[in-house]
Amino acid sequence: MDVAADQQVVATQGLTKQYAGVTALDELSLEISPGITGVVGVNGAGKSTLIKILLGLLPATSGSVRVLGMDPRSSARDIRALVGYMPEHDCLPADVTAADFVLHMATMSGLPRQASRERASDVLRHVGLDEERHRAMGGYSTGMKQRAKLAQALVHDPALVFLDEPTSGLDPRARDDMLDLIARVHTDFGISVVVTSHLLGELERTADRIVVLDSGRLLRASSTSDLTQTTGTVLVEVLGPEGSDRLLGQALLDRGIGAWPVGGDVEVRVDRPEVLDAIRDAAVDLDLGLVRLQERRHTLDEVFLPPPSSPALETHAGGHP
Ligand SMILES: Nc1ncnc2c1ncn2[C@@H]1O[C@H](COP(=O)(O)OP(=O)(O)OP(=O)(O)O)[C@@H](O)[C@H]1O
Repeated sequence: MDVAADQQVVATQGLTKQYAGVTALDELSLEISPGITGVVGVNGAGKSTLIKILLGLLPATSGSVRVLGMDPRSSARDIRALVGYMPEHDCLPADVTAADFVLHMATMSGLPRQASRERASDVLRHVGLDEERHRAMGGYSTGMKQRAKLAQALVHDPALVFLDEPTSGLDPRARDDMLDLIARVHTDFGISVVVTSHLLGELERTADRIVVLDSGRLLRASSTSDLTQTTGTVLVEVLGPEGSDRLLGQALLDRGIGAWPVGGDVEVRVDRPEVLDAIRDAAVDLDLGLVRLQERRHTLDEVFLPPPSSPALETHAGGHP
């Protein structure tokens, strides 16, 4: 099924999920269009919880959800017929071959036997599992396991797939291969993709749009091209003891990243996608909460007046624009 270009594949309104003592999603309102959307956020940001609610595997505490226009509370079966899911954790039976497993998943989805065989064979070829498809999956490398998990998510020809951390545990080469594969899921099969990652910069090459979650809240949602404007800067607000902004700024300067203080926040030059990961890593290293990460736009004053100097953090790293 093709999704109309103007139909949202996912829409949530005020979505909240509370586990005992933990608010995993906090009034999350979000719209995801057809195409490839990256949902990024540090571990614990709420990505897996969001996917499980969208699939109807977990009930929300409050708020509303639509997937392909349907409500998972009343239409979980219909949604699962049209949606594929690649879980984060290893869930493959060790003593079964990928060929048998993917064929089984195709048959379970209701496809006739012959169509199941053809479709299983197509998707296994698509994910690059060739001869290995006839070996038991217990002996697979992490990369092969991820490919088998991806194949089973695609085998019933869904309109939309949720891929939860598909690059988890992969080395850089295998990660790039997986990201290329994910791009082709959309271009070759026309399937919309919602893919999560805990690395903010990782999906920049693959996703049309990026949604950033932080502590279950929406930090930002924008097209990838807006997010990665090479001359841009971001304003970072952190939560921590007095002077945390300066500590973060100094930590970024130490990593060769331009950073300077702006009224209690830190402004950071984003001249490469990895900078977003470095900000997150520096905040984690310093045990600071990341409250806000916002693209900085120049005010008219800044355009017409030279910026004020900030001696403490203006250094060799070329801090200020
Ligand atoms: N079953 C559960 N019971 C209690 N707390 C949970 C449960 N599942 C998740 N959480 C908590 O909810 C928050 C969000 O978890 P979630 O797994 O959705 O995040 P995530 O962004 O997918 O991170 P990760 O990639 O590490 O799974 C975390 O604080 C997590 O500890």
